[in-house]
Amino acid sequence: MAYIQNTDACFDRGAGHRNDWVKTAYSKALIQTESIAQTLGQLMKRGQLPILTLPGEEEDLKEIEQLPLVTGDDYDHVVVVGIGGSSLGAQVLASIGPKTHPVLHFWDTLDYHVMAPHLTGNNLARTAFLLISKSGSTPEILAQSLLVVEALNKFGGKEAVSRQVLVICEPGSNPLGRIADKWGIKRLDHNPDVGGRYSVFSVVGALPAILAGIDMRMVRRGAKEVLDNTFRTVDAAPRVGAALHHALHEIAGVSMNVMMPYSKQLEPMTHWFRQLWAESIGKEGRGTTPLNALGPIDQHSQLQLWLDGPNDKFFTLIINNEQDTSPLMDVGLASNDEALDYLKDHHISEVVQAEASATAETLAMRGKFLRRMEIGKLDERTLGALLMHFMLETIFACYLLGVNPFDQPAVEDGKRLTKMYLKGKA
Ligand SMILES: O=P(O)(O)OC[C@H]1O[C@H](O)[C@H](O)[C@@H](O)[C@@H]1O
Repeated sequence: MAYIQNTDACFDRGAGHRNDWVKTAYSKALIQTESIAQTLGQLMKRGQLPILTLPGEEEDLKEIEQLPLVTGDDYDHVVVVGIGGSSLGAQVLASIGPKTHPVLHFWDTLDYHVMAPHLTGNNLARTAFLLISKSGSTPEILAQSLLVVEALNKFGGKEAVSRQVLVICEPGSNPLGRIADKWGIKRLDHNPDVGGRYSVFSVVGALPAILAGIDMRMVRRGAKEVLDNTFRTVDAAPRVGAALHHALHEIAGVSMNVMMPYSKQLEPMTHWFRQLWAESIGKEGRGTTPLNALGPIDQHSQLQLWLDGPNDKFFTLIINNEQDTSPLMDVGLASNDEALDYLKDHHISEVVQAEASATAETLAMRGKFLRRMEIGKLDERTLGALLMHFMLETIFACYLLGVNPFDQPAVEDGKRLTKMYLKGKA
């Protein structure tokens, strides 16, 4: 497996803690994951869960790889216009992409000062735009798409619009699709059965990732290893994680789910996971709140509360054990100051790893609920494995709680009101 999960600290929290309660509740939840796995397996067999069959496919990748945007060298910049599930997964994959040309930009903001540099000036001729919206009706994306079409039309007419823009949305009629049809923009289909926040392995994540130089086959391979293992083994990591989280929520008052990688490259994953978890589990008055953090930065920000505040959190520390290529630290540069001796002859990654282990131990010593996820190398296979892990863990956790992991009914009200405000009818 591309990562190792260690949950020992949740079960052995020292004298004075109700370790046996945790163990009993956890074992019960873990047994329940068996019937959930069976249900998911049946849905997969009936082709009703493409998010879980995608990792085993390849044909769609071949099509993506043949797109002129991928094969050509026409652009210095590619702007990915999408929000939520139509952007966050791609950002996770692109974060480890080795390619620096074309430069990828993610417009998951409506701040005009972020967008303006791409819409005006000399860059426009060498900038492609990838407009992504599953529904094709998200107000933010439609507003941005209109700006893109306007800028390109001014610069090179319909020909520039159809050449420099690509749309990903559901097939059939929807507002973004209609813009594409009107301007002769190529449309790629977003599978209607793949929910946005679960779409990272589909074209939505794959196209930007391939532009960033990511090997999507390896991403899917890592994902498939986790997937297959989860259906084969009761104590597979995603099932253990979901059962443990559920048990802690039920009997130990855990109400927050903290993800803290010790790797800047994994920071986008905390944002991706925040949406995945929040929209999947927060329903009908139930759910736990995702909290994203980054090590070691948040040791100097949130750690005090975590150690000394309420014991209401489940911590996931993701530790990258890879050694970087930084030079060994030369403490002689600081006039042989003894206070720096502990840094002597270490790489910078060793400092980070030491801090991660120290945080894990400090949390455990205080009786906090903590798991460690250790990776040996942050590459495509590992990233695919982690993404699949957290997708499955989320799905299992939702079923354990009795909520539907795949819908998000409550947010629709806000979208409806936004449109009414803009029409002046609210
Ligand atoms: O891809 P789109 O249809 O534009 O949706 C983008 C986002 O919109 C909403 O906020 C949904 O709650 C999200 O789940 C979704 O990812």
